[in-house]
Amino acid sequence: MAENVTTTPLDNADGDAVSGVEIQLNEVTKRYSGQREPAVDSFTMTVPAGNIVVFVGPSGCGKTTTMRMINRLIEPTSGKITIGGEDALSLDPDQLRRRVGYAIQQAGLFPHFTVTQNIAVVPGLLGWDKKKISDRVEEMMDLVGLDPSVFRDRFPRQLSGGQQQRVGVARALAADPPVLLMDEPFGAVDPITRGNLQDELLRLQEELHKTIVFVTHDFDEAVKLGDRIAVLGNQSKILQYDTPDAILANPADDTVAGFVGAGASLKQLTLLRVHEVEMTQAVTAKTSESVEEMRKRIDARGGRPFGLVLDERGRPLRWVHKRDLASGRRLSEAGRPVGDLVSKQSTLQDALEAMLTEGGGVAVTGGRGEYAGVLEMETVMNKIRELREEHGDGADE
Ligand SMILES: Nc1ncnc2c1ncn2[C@@H]1O[C@H](COP(=O)(O)OP(=O)(O)OP(=O)(O)O)[C@@H](O)[C@H]1O
Repeated sequence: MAENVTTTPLDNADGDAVSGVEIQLNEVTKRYSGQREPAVDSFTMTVPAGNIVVFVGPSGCGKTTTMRMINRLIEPTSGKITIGGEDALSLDPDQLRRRVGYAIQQAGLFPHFTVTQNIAVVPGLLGWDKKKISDRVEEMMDLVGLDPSVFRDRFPRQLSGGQQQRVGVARALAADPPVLLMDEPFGAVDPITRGNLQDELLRLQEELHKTIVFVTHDFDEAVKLGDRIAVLGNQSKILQYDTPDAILANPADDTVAGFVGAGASLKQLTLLRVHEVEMTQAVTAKTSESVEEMRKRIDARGGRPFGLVLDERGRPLRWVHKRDLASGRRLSEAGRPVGDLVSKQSTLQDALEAMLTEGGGVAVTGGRGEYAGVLEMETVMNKIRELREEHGDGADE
């Protein structure tokens, strides 16, 4: 077969697809010798092709053991694992290396190997020729944002933590495996670098569409990266396996709720936009109108004794209480200026923040800044409740 230097898939002989393949784990159990209880007990899960699935759970619950059984760094005691329909337990080590890349915390780089040598490890084991390996190494360094001319010959100790992690990801991707296992790959770097690495992984994934299993302790990281999140309990028991928004909206039980954390409702609010919920309409009047006119409208409505003064182009200017509407005043001076506004595109999280500064409902504007309605705190709360119920129905399927 002709040499295929940089294009993928590199494992043409087997006809692997460029993008990810489905992984199935069926009643997979791991019993470490000398342990009474299994570390992983009858774990069954399908990881959809091209998805990022994140395992979150407390220390020692079995995340790493479960993940490492996929590439057989740990041999399952019983059960079945398939990768793209093939039985992982009957693949030889070379075949597994081609199919499954592996990146770990603190990159796990070989300290006495240069960056090039580290990235070249799996291609080398697979017997690629020198030219193909060096081309691939350069390509991978570009992919993860490391300039080959600067970093090629450095040793891991000459790199920052973030750079080491990038090399770790490059190494995991070097043989273009359809599956990538990532065990707390960004666990050892500062929060800003971590955020950048997460963004880069998402960007890479848009291009590559691998099947990625990602282990973390950090629920926020799981929400950011996961197409699906598996919240695991002891012995890798699956407490919930769903999309981030479904888990946020409706944690399956108290343990999951504990993991989701106190900010769950707020996280949920970042997934929703103002235009997705109902607005109410305030009593309005323009600055050119009289206070009497405004008072009449407030009385006629018979609701809360508030109104919103709009400028001549219909943009929210001032909140007025009925008692601010003494005769002889002008509407442009009555009440207090509108503080925070939100647009229909704003997230409900933004809206809630605005409500907290406004001390109540927040005025919503359309594309040109014109008044569109008012979003009430009550509406936001109802929306969250509604979502929880919807997801509750879904979870029973
Ligand atoms: N080689 C081993 N021999 C015996 N027990 C082990 C071995 N490796 C792990 N265990 C035990 O199996 C359980 C699961 O460990 P595992 O490393 O999979 O958990 P984890 O969820 O990845 O933890 P962490 O988040 O702390 O890395 C733990 O109770 C651990 O002590």
